[in-house]
Amino acid sequence: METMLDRSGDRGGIGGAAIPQPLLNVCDTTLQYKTKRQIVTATYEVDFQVFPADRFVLLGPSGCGKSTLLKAVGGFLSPVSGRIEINGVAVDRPGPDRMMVFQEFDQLLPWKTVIENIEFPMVTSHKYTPEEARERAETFLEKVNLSKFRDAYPHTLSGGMKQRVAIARGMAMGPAILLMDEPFAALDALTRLKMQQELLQLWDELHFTVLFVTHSIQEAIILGTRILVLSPHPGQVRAEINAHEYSHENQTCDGFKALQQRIHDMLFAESAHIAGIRPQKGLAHDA
Ligand SMILES: Nc1ncnc2c1ncn2[C@@H]1O[C@H](COP(=O)(O)OP(=O)(O)OP(=O)(O)O)[C@@H](O)[C@H]1O
Repeated sequence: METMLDRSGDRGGIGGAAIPQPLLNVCDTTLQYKTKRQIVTATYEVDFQVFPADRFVLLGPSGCGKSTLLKAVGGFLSPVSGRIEINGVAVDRPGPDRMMVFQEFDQLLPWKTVIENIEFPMVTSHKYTPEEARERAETFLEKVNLSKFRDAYPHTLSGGMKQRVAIARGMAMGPAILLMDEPFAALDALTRLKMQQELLQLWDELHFTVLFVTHSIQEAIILGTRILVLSPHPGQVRAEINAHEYSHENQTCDGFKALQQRIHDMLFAESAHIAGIRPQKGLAHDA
């Protein structure tokens, strides 16, 4: 196991400064699946904190437990040890304070229009009145530039547009944290780039908190303010890295490339250690 732990993204506590309260506290969390045949340990004693307005990225090879961590934060899976808290309160079930956006395009209800899809969770959760829900749905539809498609049905939209509706639906709920599980992985390169830009633009406007899963090093650096690098299965924290200063605009600069290489080496050194010298499958070094 790697011994160096880069926590360069850690906050506060230096020189006696107060450490702010994390919005999300994942504390020594071990997550397992128990099947009839075996117990699969997905993550082992994973520890990280997400603060308000962080764009926090979970990065690691296929099978290291990124989606499982997101599910646990979403309240769909309980830790076998450790704890997960939102604003100091233990997570023990799903709730409207944590909205998920998945990779699958077909996460929208096909029998509802775009505007109805966005309204649906606001109304069914009783967090907003129908009038408030309609108003918020219109506002967020505007933000993702889809007002013209408010009465369209999902099957008439492109993949990127469906994804934007899903993001608008998540954001409109006013969650404490948006959970995004490789939301752009299935998109073509150009749409993916546009979606990344749109997410960053939205963030500039609203400063929401997002926990984002990816296995693309480049995407992690562009989208993340902080990146948690996980080791291969079972996922353990390999490093936590600050990526505040990087974006699409400076991805050709030396600092960006050096960070990309550093993360790459970190992950590939681990996989080489485990599987000879073959690169780890499922990890994109998309230079
Ligand atoms: N429902 C399940 N039952 C049993 N094992 C599971 C289940 N879901 C995931 N696993 C196992 O848990 C481990 C972590 O899976 P997870 O999907 O969280 O990884 P991941 O890092 O998100 O992978 P990917 O990048 O491929 O989506 C893997 O070994 C996987 O096989």
